[in-house]
Amino acid sequence: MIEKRLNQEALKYKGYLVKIALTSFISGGAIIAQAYLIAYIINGAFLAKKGLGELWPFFPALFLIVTLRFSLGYFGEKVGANLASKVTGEIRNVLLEKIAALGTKVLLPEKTGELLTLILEGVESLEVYYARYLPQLISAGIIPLMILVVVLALDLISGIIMLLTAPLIPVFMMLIGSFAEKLAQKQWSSLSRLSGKFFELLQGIADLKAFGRSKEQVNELKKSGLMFRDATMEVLRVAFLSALALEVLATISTAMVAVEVGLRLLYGKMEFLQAFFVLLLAPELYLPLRNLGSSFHAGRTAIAFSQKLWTIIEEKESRVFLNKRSITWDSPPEIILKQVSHSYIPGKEVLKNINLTIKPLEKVAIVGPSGAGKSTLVKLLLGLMRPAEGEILINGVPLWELKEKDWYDQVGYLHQTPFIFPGSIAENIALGKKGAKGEEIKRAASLAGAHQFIAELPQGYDTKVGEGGRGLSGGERQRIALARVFLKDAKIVILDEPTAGLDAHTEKLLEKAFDELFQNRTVIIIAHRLSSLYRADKIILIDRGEIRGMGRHEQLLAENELYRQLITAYRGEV
Ligand SMILES: Nc1ncnc2c1ncn2[C@@H]1O[C@H](COP(=O)(O)OP(=O)(O)OP(=O)(O)O)[C@@H](O)[C@H]1O
Repeated sequence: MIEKRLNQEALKYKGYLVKIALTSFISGGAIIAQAYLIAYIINGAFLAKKGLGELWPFFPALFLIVTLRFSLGYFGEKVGANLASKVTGEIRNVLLEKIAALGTKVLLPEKTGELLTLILEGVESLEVYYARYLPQLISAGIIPLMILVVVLALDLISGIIMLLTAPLIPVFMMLIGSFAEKLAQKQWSSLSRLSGKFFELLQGIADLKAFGRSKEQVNELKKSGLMFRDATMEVLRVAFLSALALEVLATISTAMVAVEVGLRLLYGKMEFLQAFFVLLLAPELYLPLRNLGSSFHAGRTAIAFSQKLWTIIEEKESRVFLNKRSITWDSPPEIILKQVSHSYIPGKEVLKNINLTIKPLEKVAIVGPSGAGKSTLVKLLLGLMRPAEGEILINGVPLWELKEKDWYDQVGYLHQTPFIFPGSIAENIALGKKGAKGEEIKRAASLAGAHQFIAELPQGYDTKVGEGGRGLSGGERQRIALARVFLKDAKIVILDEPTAGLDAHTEKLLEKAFDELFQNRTVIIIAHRLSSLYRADKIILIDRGEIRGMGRHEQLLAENELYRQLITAYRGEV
């Protein structure tokens, strides 16, 4: 089943497969011609007593054929390697696109380390399948058949022996196939467990150390390493044993032909030329089958390793956007949420019947206790997921009918733990706008209150930062991410305010930046600060997935007990 799927991928590159088949066909011809020429020269020189003058034209012909044969071998390998890099490149792209489309759905059940192993090792193992296993499978289907036809035509007895013994090799491979695949699957699961554990250890090293648990984790890692070693040894053992068995099978089969031909030659029942020709062809018949046997395990491993790959590639994605309508706005659109409900787990609603209108340029603050559903609401508004029920209308058009790109061109988003990728600070800010120039980047950084600290760094905007913003403080990361939002200059800005960890000075800088950001845009903000609540045109109070109050700060303060409690808590914190 998986094998069929793997071959379907290769069929997309029929040109390469045809080249491999043609190469095998010409190789088959060259093998037969080479065997015949050798047999003819030897027979001529020793039995037919032909002189050098008569035989010499056959030597350059033999040389040409041997050269052709080796060139074809090289060419075949090159075509196989090209096919492998094309198919695996395509599979890698499809997989990455799928993971991007599935988003959290795939990342939640899969641990990141395991996913990485799948993308790197899983796809890598397919290289062997396409570069070696598949070409050898094609050769093994063509060359032995060509030789068999020639031998059958020339000498029926030898032909019948070959016809009976040659299929033993593929039959043997098929017999151990499923067993080898099971072992390879075991090896794969222990490898992904090992890399998953390794990744977790790296990610959580600070916490593990602080809680004195790093040793335990290292021991766990060692255990996983040993399990992987054992699984690999088991695979290798079967691979070596079966390769040996195949060699023995091929040798015995060749010997059977040799003995039978030898006896007939001895009793004068066969011509030397014919006998020697058949004898030279016998090992050539088994050679492609033996080659297939040696790459057979690599092929089975690839099949086992790629199983998980296909489950991800074939997983149904629930795309949020239908990409039906192309829309541009000169001014921010009106956003309406109509009876929106959402649940992550069936039966457990985290948002219930939300009705809400956000007018163009309105500043809307969302507040509520922890776990109320604020982030869920923001994710729905962003179009990261589709609500289980209800509709989100953008200027009257359902959000999911829009083209995904059009929507994200209009929306700026800043959350609590923005992604900072390894690269320069300038590159990180430029994520907000394709092809942004130095001056624009600086202006955005100034608006975000980040210019000063960046300018003070030894390499300024060219300073390299590590993965996840290593080398930057929490406040600095926030301001770099905010600079991205300024650079994008989107009509709608969605913010999840940073909750903690910022000193008074950074807070002030961010406050000023937010003041600037609030101009001329629709702003939706998960507010954790009183100042954001004071500024909001409309505050939406959410508790346990329901709207429990809506209005300006003073109004809610006067009317709403839950809001008063929240504000008291905020004041305590501030
Ligand atoms: N991916 C998920 N799968 C299952 N349940 C989830 C998921 N994300 C959130 N929840 C649950 O949904 C509810 C609302 O979560 P949400 O993150 O929207 O709350 P919040 O108001 O933003 O909380 P906080 O202020 O603490 O960030 C919570 O009970 C949470 O446990």
